[in-house]
Amino acid sequence: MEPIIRTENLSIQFGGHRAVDGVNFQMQAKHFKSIIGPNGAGKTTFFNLLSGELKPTEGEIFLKGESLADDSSIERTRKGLGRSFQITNVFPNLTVLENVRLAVQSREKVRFNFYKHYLQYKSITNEAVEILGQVLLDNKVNAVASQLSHGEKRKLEIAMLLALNTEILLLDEPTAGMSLEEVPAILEVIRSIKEQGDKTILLIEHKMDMILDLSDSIMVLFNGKLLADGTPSEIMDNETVQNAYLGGLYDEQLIKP
Ligand SMILES: Nc1ncnc2c1ncn2[C@@H]1O[C@H](COP(=O)(O)OP(=O)(O)OP(=O)(O)O)[C@@H](O)[C@H]1O
Repeated sequence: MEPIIRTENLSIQFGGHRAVDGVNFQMQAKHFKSIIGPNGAGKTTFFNLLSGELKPTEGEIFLKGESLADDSSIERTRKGLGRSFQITNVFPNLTVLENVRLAVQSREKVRFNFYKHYLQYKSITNEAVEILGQVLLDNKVNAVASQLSHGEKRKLEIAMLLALNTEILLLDEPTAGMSLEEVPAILEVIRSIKEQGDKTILLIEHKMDMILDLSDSIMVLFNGKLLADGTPSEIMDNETVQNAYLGGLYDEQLIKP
């Protein structure tokens, strides 16, 4: 079966440093893959290449067999490759609901016109409310975005990504900067998206327990290179991965030996 997304020799060079170096990767539709690797391994740069924020020095990305070389970030989103909004894309003075409604609206390209689009406007609101339920923000619908806790802001980012309704979701460290108490809620949100079964999800995370809980497969980046790609147990048992990365994690006590 044709992978939904694949890369061929994907590389980018910053000065003398190859941050992503000849990566050949592929994913089948509806698969859940996590990307791990030490700080500076190239994970976020790899996402930036997939989403179109960076152009590769070499190599290509194919979505359903079609090269994305000439497509901007917006075009890639339109074609089904969605990346979680950073909080900078959120309007801080609008409510949570208004932010998600705008994201749904941007997908639908509907401009609000009270008479003509009343029914459409209502259905957009209903969809936004439903998405907020899915990310466990239904109790914050009318809160102003800037007043949310860090964890709630990350949920809002996921809600805005879901509003775009892309087939592929790129989630870049959704638990970054969260307190330990906030992590289980995000895990639950991501698990519920996975369990709905219609999305292909690529997740960058450092929290190994979360990765092992969610992933169908794990790929390991190290110095920009794809070191390994396999099932969670294959990756955990992989000696090269142990030496290059997991050993360091044990030291940091991020996972239990
Ligand atoms: N725009 C840029 N210009 C120059 N160097 C860059 C740029 N973006 C990333 N790099 C370098 O590329 C390397 C990979 O960075 P990247 O942020 O992708 O790593 P990462 O695996 O996501 O790390 P972390 O886990 O800390 O987020 C780093 O050495 C970084 O300094």
